[in-house]
Amino acid sequence: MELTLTQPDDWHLHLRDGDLLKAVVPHSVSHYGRAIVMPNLKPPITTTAAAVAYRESILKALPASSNFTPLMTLYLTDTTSPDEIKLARKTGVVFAVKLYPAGATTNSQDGVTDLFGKCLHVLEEMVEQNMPLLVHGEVTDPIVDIFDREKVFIDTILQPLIQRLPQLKVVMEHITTMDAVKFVESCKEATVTPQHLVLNRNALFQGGLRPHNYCLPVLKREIHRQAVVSAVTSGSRNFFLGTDSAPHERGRKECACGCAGIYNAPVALSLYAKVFEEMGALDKLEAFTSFNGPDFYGLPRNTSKIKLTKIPWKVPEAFSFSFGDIIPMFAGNTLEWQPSLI
Ligand SMILES: NC(=O)N[C@@H](CC(=O)O)C(=O)O
Ligand SMILES: [Zn+2]
Ligand SMILES: [Zn+2]
Repeated sequence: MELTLTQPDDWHLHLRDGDLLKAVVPHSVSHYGRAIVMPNLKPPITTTAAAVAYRESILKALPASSNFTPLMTLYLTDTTSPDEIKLARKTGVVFAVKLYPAGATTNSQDGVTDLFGKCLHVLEEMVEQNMPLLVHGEVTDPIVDIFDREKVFIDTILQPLIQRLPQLKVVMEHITTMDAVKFVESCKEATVTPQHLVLNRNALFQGGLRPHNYCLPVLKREIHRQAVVSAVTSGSRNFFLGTDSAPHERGRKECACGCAGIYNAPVALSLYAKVFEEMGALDKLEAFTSFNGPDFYGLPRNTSKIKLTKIPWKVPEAFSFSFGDIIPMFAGNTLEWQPSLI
């Protein structure tokens, strides 16, 4: 069996920098035409000038024949100015601004401490410039149970935000709960990762602690997974592909306090296809992978194609580099649906 799709884009991707960038970029480039590149480097990409420089270093790291287009983002802080948004829009290389609540996830320590208190003027300017806000939607209050952090974020931050600025374009990134599905269906957009479609929280503890299944927002109960699967396979245009592929060197995952992030770039398309196939919804796959994202961002759909062939293939146990190993999601497992660019 074979499927031909318009080439997909990845609307949520961590490419990192330096050696890690060089190591992982070929995996994304071999499947996707464009990607929204996350700005949570150390130090974070908080200015247009930094985004332009980061874009140059990504372009330099691309394989020679690649047409891959990185779409850059700015990391919102308490001190981001409305002028920075104007500048970002003017240069044409910045496509969104990313909200990390301070302390919510990997490299979020410089993120926002008080969205309504510190960022309202910037958000108003984003409405003016039609600049989307991409949201890591979890509260950081340690008193809130980690499995409830997405729902509490919707109730206490997102709902008030859209009431105050209904025209602001908002993408709720990597959604994990039925609460997020309801919110998105009522008014906004979301990206969905492969892990939140195929795994529930049992995968964190299967036979022992599984650091390579640990990401944020953390995997949830099966009923939530099912709600997210139903939403994306329903054909709704509010949901689009965003892998959240987030590589960390093996030692930073397999240790006493392991980093959050799943490296899924090599397996994501196979897993999305599996989910749509299992739901009898392969006819809806292409809109999710290749149409809804560019339509939301006001960009043309890709013109080249990708082929997905239903033959078993084995995911490598590890990818090894001079600086160490990166362990992919489902390392050593056999998957079906093998992607190849036409
Ligand atoms: N998803 C993750 O668990 N980690 C991401 C950050 C993020 O997207 O929250 C990372 O940069 O490693
Ligand atoms: Zn995130
Ligand atoms: Zn991410």
